[in-house]
Amino acid sequence: MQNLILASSSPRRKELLENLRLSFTISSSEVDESFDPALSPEDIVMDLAERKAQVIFKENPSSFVIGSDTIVVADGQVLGKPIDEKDAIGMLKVLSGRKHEVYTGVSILSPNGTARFYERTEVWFWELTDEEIKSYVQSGEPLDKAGAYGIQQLGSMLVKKINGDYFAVVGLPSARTYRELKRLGYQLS
Ligand SMILES: Cc1cn([C@H]2C[C@H](O)[C@@H](COP(=O)(O)OP(=O)(O)OP(=O)(O)O)O2)c(=O)[nH]c1=O
Repeated sequence: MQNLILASSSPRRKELLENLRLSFTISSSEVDESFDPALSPEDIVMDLAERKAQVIFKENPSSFVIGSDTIVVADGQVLGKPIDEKDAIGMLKVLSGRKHEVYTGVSILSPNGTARFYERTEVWFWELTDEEIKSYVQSGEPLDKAGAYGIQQLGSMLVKKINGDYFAVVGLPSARTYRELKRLGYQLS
């Protein structure tokens, strides 16, 4: 019996994997999420996704383990999760009225080999007033999310259009993940 483990504490990633009707368990551990800002965005998300998957794979070498990481990049500036409300306000001001990119890296480790890939999605925000930013931050939604917004919830009101994989913005490029699991020989029901 093949075992699938999602190496993540993100409720969004859990939901996206559940959509694929796969049975899996969740096991996440504290991974140091600091990164070298000189790295390219794709290297940052791939490196972090790999670190998250490695920790769990080391303990479960006969399982298929999925690690993932998401960052927002605006004009070369990397935005992770805000540290507090003030930081969230600053990030949303940067994103207001312009385009940014969301990078999500995925690392799948398994006894049959590995799959590593990332998705880059372009997102355009409406111009936001200070009042709109303040009230959105007060909703509490931005604090555990890269770039200080969640496209799938109240943050949907900030978004004008996107180009690329919507699900990668939410935290996991699910279709590609499904395909890579299949390629690695994971038995999909
Ligand atoms: C841009 C964006 C990010 N996010 C979330 C996805 C991720 O959960 C989070 C980015 O932080 P991550 O560090 O990628 O993930 P995490 O800390 O939540 O979970 P783990 O490391 O245990 O896997 O931001 C949204 O939910 N919606 C969005 O629109």
